[in-house]
Amino acid sequence: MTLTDVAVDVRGLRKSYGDKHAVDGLDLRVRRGEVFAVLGPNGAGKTTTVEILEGFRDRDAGQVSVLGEDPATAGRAWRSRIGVVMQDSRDLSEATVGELVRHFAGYYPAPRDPDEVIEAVGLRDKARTRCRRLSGGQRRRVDVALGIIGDPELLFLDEPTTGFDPQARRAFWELVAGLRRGGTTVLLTTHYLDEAEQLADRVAVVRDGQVVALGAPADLGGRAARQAVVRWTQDGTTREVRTDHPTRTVAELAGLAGVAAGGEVPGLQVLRASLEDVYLSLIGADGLGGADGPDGADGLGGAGGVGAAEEQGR
Ligand SMILES: Nc1ncnc2c1ncn2[C@@H]1O[C@H](COP(=O)(O)OP(=O)(O)OP(=O)(O)O)[C@@H](O)[C@H]1O
Repeated sequence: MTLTDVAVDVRGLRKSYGDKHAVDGLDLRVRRGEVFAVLGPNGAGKTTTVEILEGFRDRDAGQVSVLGEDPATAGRAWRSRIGVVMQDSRDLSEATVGELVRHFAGYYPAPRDPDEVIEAVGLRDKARTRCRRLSGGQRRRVDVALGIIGDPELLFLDEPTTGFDPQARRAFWELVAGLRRGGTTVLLTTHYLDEAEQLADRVAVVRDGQVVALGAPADLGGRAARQAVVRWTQDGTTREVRTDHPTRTVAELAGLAGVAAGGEVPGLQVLRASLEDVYLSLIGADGLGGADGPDGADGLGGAGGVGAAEEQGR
């Protein structure tokens, strides 16, 4: 990765509040054009990190570069190149959606078309509604509209879909996918694993102010390489095999069941660790001792409730 490919570069970031080490030596690199998700439990240090990157909080130590500048000292020109959707909604006063979005457009040198932005966040029907009369989820969409009105190169989204109904979340995911296709870099924090899985090119899991895992959602914590569990029913009991070669196992079972002759393997399932299994083991919330354990991201414990699957019935 050359320097021009890097949108955000963070080395050894530290921030304490009193004796609480909220960010404790965090390293992060976001490539230009990618959607990068930061996942972590409450209090892991996500918002503190993101607000330092946005230039809204001071840091105690570490190097930070955002679009080639240090947010602690960067000026207005830099700020117009980033978009920010903070965790807490802004105070939206008496203005209508349309007035507010047009007003914010005036702060940027090359804003997007306000009507297009209102349409993109799904608020066309509400353009003439006063913001204070909107629902929580609709206000959040106004936040997103204000985050993208300046046509940013880099967009920060701190838990953007909290309070959205499922339909609004889907629409928002489409919006982010569209921004990505247009070349916008997106750094988002989320508690929703499906959101990270759906949107992110790469995911960083943060725990106690440090990155404990980094990778594409499908590979996180070695997920792609993990063993699968093949489960089926035989003689009225559930059988399970943990294997690197589930296809071979299924083929063998199929042979036994005489699939060629139209037989079926009763209750056949192939289970793999979900992103949630991996995530919970990484943050130590799976009861297995977490990332510090010898078998850190063991994970399959949660795959459909298989538990400690052992080779049986063979
Ligand atoms: N202004 C502050 N003063 C004192 N402590 C703070 C302040 N902001 C955050 N903290 C503490 O720092 C730690 C990290 O908080 P932060 O908000 O960065 O976490 P987070 O990962 O964003 O959590 P959440 O998912 O709940 O938003 C927490 O223990 C929090 O209580």
